[in-house]
Amino acid sequence: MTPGGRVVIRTRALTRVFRGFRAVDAVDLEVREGSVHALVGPNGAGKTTLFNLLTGFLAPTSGTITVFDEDVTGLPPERVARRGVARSFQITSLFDTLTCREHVELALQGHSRQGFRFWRSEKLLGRHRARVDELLAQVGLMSLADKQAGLLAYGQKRALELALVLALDPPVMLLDEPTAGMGIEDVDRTIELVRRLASGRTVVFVDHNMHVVGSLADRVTVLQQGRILAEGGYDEVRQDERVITAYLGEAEHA
Ligand SMILES: Nc1ncnc2c1ncn2[C@@H]1O[C@H](COP(=O)(O)OP(=O)(O)OP(=O)(O)O)[C@@H](O)[C@H]1O
Repeated sequence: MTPGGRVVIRTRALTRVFRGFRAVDAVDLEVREGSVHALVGPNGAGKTTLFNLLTGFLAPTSGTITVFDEDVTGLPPERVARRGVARSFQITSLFDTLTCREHVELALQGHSRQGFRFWRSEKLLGRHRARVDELLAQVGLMSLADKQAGLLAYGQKRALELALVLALDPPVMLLDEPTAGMGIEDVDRTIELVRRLASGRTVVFVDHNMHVVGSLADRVTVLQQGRILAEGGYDEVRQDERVITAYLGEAEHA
């Protein structure tokens, strides 16, 4: 689908300064409804900082962020999430001794505002069962539903993270390096998975793997030194001289 929809996330002159250093510098970003939008750029370009700003994990030094035309600048993550923007959990937030099923139960309960007062009754746990099964099946973990997260392979843990963000059923899903550290098979499986999950949603993701970006993104924003260097379709930005130079520069310094 070529997204021509309304703007879901808009930033204006978004800036974050760390002790005088402008990690994100006057960024005007527009993410369109229904798009899969990649944020790329060399190391230190400001991708993670921008991602954290968009999800409320960091407050901007200046500039604004709107979600569906509502100002969310400076709101904490849970309030940004309530406006429909949810990010993927990190593996570090998985509990080794809880099973896949229990993780998804927790995410669903948190979302349905029962808070995390979990394990209150069997009845409560059972209530989400059908939805839990559906989510686990969606990410290919149904056969591992009762396995403890600590015993999962790396790619399976990343799939569980996706199930947790899906449990929130967010219209806008932000994925932080969904294929980081994966072998080629897991990468290809994750591409397929994200493609399916993106249907009917807007997805913003950060990834270093250009195969992933080229396979998934219908819009790419290239950052360099906190600023937008180029923006467009994958083929367009890939051939952009400034982008090539930025990446070559990185390779030379590697
Ligand atoms: N909390 C912080 N305090 C000080 N400087 C920071 C902080 N967070 C990020 N920076 C600096 O801001 C710049 C951008 O960092 P950021 O992590 O956003 O880049 P990135 O594009 O995500 O890089 P990478 O691809 O390596 O993850 C870097 O120079 C980094 O050192």
